[in-house]
Amino acid sequence: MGTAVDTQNMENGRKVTVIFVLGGPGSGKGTQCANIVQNFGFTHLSAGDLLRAEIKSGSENGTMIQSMIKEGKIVPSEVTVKLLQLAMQESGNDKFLIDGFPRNEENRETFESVTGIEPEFVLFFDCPEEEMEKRLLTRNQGREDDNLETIKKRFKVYMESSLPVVAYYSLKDKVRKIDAAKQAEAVFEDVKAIFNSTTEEWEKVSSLRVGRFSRETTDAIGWHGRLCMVNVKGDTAKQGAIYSAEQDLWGDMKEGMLSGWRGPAAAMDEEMIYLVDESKGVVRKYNEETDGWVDVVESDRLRGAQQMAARGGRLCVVCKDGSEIVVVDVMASPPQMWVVEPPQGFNVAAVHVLPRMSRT
Ligand SMILES: Nc1ncnc2c1ncn2[C@@H]1O[C@H](COP(=O)(O)OP(=O)(O)OP(=O)(O)O)[C@@H](O)[C@H]1O
Ligand SMILES: Nc1ccn([C@@H]2O[C@H](COP(=O)(O)O)[C@@H](O)[C@H]2O)c(=O)n1
Repeated sequence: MGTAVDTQNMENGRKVTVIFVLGGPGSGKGTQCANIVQNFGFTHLSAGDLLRAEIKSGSENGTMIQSMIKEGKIVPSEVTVKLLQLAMQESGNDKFLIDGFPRNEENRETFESVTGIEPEFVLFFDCPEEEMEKRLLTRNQGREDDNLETIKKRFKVYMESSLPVVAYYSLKDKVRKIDAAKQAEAVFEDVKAIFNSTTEEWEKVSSLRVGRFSRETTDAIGWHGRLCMVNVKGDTAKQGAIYSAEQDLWGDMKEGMLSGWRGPAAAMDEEMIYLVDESKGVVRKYNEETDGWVDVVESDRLRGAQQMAARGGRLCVVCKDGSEIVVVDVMASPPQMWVVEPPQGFNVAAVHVLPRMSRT
C-alpha cells in the first residue's frame, strides 16, 4: 500500500495524507513522531498536546479538559476534532501524523464525518504495560497525569476504548504494528522500514548547479555511496559531477577520472569502476589514490564497446552493435574473455547482470 493520497482526503480544498499514531500511554508515540517528522516531512499533531495547549490558552473548555485529563478520561470528540482540524488548516503541510487519536470509536466516527478523511494507515506502538508505566513515571515533563493513580486509569481507558479502534483498522488491513518495547533507536529502524516501504514517491535531492552539466547522453554509476555522472562517454571534451548520497551534495569529478572516462563504464558491486576505452578496446579500472585508470586487458573485440554491466568479478560488454556480448573475467589471472552471442535474429538492446550470476 502506498501513501498515494486518496482523492476523498480533502481538507480545505487540499489533498491530505493522514497517519494515525496509536499505542498505550508511554509507548513512545511522541518520541517516534519527532523522528518521523525529521526524516519524512510530516507535521506532527498530538491530540494530547493540542488539548493541553487549549487549557493554557484559557479557553472556555479549559477547565473541563483539565479535569478530564487528570482523570485519564477522553475529552468529547467535537472539542478534539475541532482542534485537530484547525491545526491542519493552519499548517502549510499536507502530510500529518495524528498522535494519540482516535482514542475511542466516538473520536474515529466524529473525525471521519467532520473531515471526510480516512487514514492512510495506523502506526501502532505495541508495548507491555510494565514498560509503559516505568517510562511514564520517569518522564519528568511535569505532566499532571504522569502519576500512578492517573496512569492506571489511562491504561484502563486504553484497553477498553482505544484498542477497539486498533481492531477496527486491523480489519481494514490498515494497522502497521511496531514492537515498541525495544530501545528508541531500534524502534525507529522498524518505523523507517514501514515509511520507506509505503512511500512510493521520488524524494528531491539537492540540485546540480545550473550550467555545470549539459543534458547530453549521461552515464551514471553508483560507487562507494556516490553517483558518478559524465555527460559524454567518448574521447571528446566532457563534464563530470559526483553526488554524495550521505551528504546530499554535488562535487566536481576529479580530473583523471573524467579525462579517462572514454567508453561505457560500470561499478563492480559499487566498489570498483571498470570501463572500456571504446576506441582502443582496453578494459581499465579506476584507482582513486592516483586518480588514474589502470589497464586490465586489451582486445580488438572490445573496440566500439557500447554498454557494460559488472557483477561477481565479471564484466559483460555489449559490442558490435549488440550482436555480441564479450564477457571478461577480471578476477582471473590473467583476465579471461569469451563471447556470448544473442539468439539468432536478435540483438542486445541492454545488459544487466542479475544477482544470481556466479563466478563458477
Ligand atoms: N523505546 C523507548 N525506550 C525507553 N524509553 C522511551 C522509549 N521511547 C520513549 N521513551 C521515553 O518514555 C517516555 C514516554 O515517551 P513518549 O512521551 O514518546 O510516549 P507517548 O506514547 O507519546 O506517551 P503519551 O501517550 O503519554 O503522550 C519519555 O520519557 C521518552 O523519552
Ligand atoms: N484523542 C484524545 C487524546 C488525548 N486525550 C486526553 O489527553 C490525555 C493525554 O493524552 P496523551 O496522548 O498526551 O497521553 C489523555 O489521557 C486524555 O485525557 C483525549 O481526551 N483525547
